[in-house]
Amino acid sequence: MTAHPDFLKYVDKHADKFVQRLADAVQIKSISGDAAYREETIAMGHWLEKQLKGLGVTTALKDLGQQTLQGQRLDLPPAILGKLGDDPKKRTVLIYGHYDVQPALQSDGWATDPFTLVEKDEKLYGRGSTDDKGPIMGWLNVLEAHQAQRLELPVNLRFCFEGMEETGSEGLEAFIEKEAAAGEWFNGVDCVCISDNYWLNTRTPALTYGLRGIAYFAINVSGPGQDLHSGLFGRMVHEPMTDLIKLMSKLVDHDGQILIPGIESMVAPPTESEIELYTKMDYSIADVAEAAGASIALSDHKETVIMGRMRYPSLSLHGIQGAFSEPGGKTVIPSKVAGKFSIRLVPPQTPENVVPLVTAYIESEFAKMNSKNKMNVEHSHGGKPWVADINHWNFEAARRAIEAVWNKSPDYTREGGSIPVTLTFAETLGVNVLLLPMGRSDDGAHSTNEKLDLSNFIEGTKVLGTYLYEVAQLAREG
Ligand SMILES: C[C@H](N)C(=O)N[C@@H](Cc1c[nH]cn1)C(=O)O
Ligand SMILES: [Zn+2]
Ligand SMILES: [Zn+2]
Repeated sequence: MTAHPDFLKYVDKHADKFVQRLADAVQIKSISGDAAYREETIAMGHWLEKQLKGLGVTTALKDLGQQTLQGQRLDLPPAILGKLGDDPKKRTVLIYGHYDVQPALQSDGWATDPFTLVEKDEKLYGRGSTDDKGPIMGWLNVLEAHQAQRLELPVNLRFCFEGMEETGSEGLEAFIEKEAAAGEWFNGVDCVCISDNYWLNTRTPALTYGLRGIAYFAINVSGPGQDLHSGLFGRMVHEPMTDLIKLMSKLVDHDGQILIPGIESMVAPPTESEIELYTKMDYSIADVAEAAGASIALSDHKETVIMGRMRYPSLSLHGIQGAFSEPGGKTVIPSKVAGKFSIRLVPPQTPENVVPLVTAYIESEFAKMNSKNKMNVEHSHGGKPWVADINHWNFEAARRAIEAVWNKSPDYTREGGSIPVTLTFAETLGVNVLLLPMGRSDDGAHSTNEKLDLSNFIEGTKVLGTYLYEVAQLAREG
């Protein structure tokens, strides 16, 4: 069943209005990882709930409890649940998205204010444009096109939007398990669709059937009672930063090999037929350069590079809290530093089997240093990897939708990023979960000048709507 032609026409005709809706969403600084923006993150949740209500969705704001962040006790942003349609003859699709974003400062290198959506050369620049406000607005656009023209939706819809995804989805897993057991909002869900990742390149739409998990860590090193003058104390005392840098340098090699014993060896080598899948992908080393903004791929071998993202674990060093990082030269010995890093996990790795290996290794390396500083390893958040069955009708519906809108077959990809709730939905509801990305590989999610191409927003909205029609059609086909 192709999408209703009036739905598709409405999307083209109202593109400007849809862009304005995205601009309104981007303007709200819903940075979940910064206590200073917690009120705005919660305000974003309320804004989104109001939008859904206006589009005929029955909604509820669900309290997820509290957290301690930057020394403050804070309310967690609410989960938003929604329900539209209860026709037993129709399939029920659950849509997930997150309304929080990563931090962004213009001084990080943005060409324009990150929280003002700017349209330039058919691209929409702004924090959250692709991750994940654009895709959420895409769903709202689908609802509006149907409501405004009194078109019947082909499926029942359920929504679950959260405001903590960028900092580990705190409180969400337990909440979903509780709601699923209560049998109200998630009752009768037949499949889940998540639009929160990206095409593999800038040309070919993708369908994603795997995600890496994540284990996030901080190595805390402290010693002096306060910051010290390096002229007065240099070479007299154990320096926390020196210990930390040494520890961090022992985690990963320059070629990406993880140096923590037992981590790499957990993963089975790829089979010949699996490597063939990567060979067939519409991907090249030039695509890495385009998305990364420089020719810095770890290898010239396409399969090696793509496997580095899709089927091997990776360890990235993110930053050092407490270190001097301003312009100019300050001759300080910082008294307390925290080195942040994370490991992206692939099956059979889980935070449960990886965290003890990481902790024991760092503790033993620190012991070898005979430092009088104090060190501890903190595991802040994590999520398991996920792989889905692409032969399911949920993937088939999305494939047909992509072919109808983009006139192209999708790439089937595994994503290097993490969306821990994916596995929670798959395991708790026992249904197939599909990742249907809207944006392209060069969107710069989490980075400066994040953007969503206008065509991805508008055609992407059509894909989301068409997918619902294809889900209905496949139900009829049995
Ligand atoms: C893929 C998704 N859009 C995303 O960016 N997820 C984040 C989740 C996360 C985990 N810890 C902090 N953020 C990611 O993969 O980094
Ligand atoms: Zn996201
Ligand atoms: Zn993100």
